[in-house]
Amino acid sequence: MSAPSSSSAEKKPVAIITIGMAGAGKSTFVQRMNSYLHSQNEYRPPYVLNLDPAVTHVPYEANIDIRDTINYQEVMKQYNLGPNGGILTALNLFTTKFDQVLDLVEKRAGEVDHVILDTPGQIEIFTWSASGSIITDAIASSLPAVVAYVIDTPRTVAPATFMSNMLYACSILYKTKLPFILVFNKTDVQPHDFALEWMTDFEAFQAALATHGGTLDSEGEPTYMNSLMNSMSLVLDEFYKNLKAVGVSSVTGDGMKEFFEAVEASREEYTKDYLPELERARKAKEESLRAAKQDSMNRLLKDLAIDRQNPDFVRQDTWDPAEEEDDDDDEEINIIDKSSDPYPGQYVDLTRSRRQEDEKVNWPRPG
Ligand SMILES: Nc1nc2c(ncn2[C@@H]2O[C@H](COP(=O)(O)OP(=O)(O)OP(=O)(O)O)[C@@H](O)[C@H]2O)c(=O)[nH]1
Repeated sequence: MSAPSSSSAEKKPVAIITIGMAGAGKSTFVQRMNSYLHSQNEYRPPYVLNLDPAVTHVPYEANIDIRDTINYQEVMKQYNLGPNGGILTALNLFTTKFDQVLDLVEKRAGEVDHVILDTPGQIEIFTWSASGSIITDAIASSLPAVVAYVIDTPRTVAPATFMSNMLYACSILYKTKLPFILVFNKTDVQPHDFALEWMTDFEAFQAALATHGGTLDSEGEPTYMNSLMNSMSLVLDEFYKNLKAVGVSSVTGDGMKEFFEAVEASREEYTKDYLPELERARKAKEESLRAAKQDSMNRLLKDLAIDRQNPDFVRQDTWDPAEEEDDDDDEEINIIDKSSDPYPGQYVDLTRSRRQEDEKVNWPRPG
C-alpha cells in the first residue's frame, strides 16, 4: 500500500486501533462504533479487523478475523504453550501475512471512511510485542491512524488506579507517537467528569489523593505512595495536553458523536505531526540503504578486479541456470476477506496446513 502524502491523507479512511485493559469493553466498543457508523448518513460502514485469536465470540461481523487464519488452540498444542504464549504466537504468525491484510484493506480504502482494529484482551500482548509494533507501524504508514485507548471508568475512580491507567496510556502514546484518544467507557455506570477534572486540575487530583484512604502513615505524614503519585501527576500534566478524552457508553451509544469528532481532529493531527516525521524517517532509511548498497557494490567491484587477474577463476566463473533454486513452490496462505464472495477452499488454516505438509516438522520456537 502506498504511503499517504500530506495532501492525500484526508481522503483515506482513518484506522482506529482499539487498545485497552482486559474487560475494559474493547469488543463492545468496536461493536458500538460499527453500529453507529452504519446508522449515520454522513459516514459509510467501516472495515473491521479482529486481531484477538482467543476470543470465543465477537459481537460484530469482522471483515478480516485472525481466527479464520490461525487456530489458536492448535498453536498452543504445537508449541506447548499456555494461553498468553499461544495468543502471542498466533499474532506473530498472523503478522507474517500482514502484507496480505494491507492489500485487502487497500482494495476497500475507497469504499470506507474507517478501518477499525480490535486487539487481544491482554493489552501487553499487543502493546509490547514485536507483532503489535509491526501491525501498528504498517497500518499507520499506510493510512491516517489513531489509537483509541478504552478505559473501564467505574474501575478507575480510585486515584491510584487512575494514575496507573494514565501511566500505561502515556507509555503507549510515546511508543506509537500516534494521535491518541482516551475513551472513558461505561459512562452509563460511572460518569467520567471526575477523570476530566483530575486531568485538567492538578489541585483537584491532589485533593482526591488526600481524601482517599491510606494516604497518610501512622505519624500523619504522606505515605511514599502518596508522594510518588503527587510527583507523577505533575509529570502527567504534559501528557494530558497531547491527547483528547471522551466519555462513551458502548451499551447505550452515548458519546459516540463526540468520539468521531475526536477521530476527525486526530486525522488532522496525523497529517500535521505524524506524517512529516514518518516521511523524514523513511528518507533517512532510504539514504542509509542506498549508502549500504553503494558500499557493497564498491567492495564487490574491488574483489572482482582482483579475481579477474586469476585465469582459473575466470574459467570456473560461468553461470549455470540449471543450478538456480526454484523458490516459487512455497505454499500460498491467503488471508480471508469475509466481505468478498467466498469460494470453496478459500479457508486456509495456517496451523493445519503446515502440519499436514510434514507431520515431523518442528516449528521454530519463539526465542
Ligand atoms: N455497563 C456497561 N458495560 C459495558 C460497556 N462496555 C462493555 N461493557 C461490559 O464489559 C464487559 C467486557 O466487555 P468486552 O467488550 O468483552 O471487553 P473487552 O475489553 O473486549 O474484553 P477482553 O477482550 O476480554 O479483554 C462485558 O460484560 C460488557 O457487556 C458499557 O459501556 N457499559
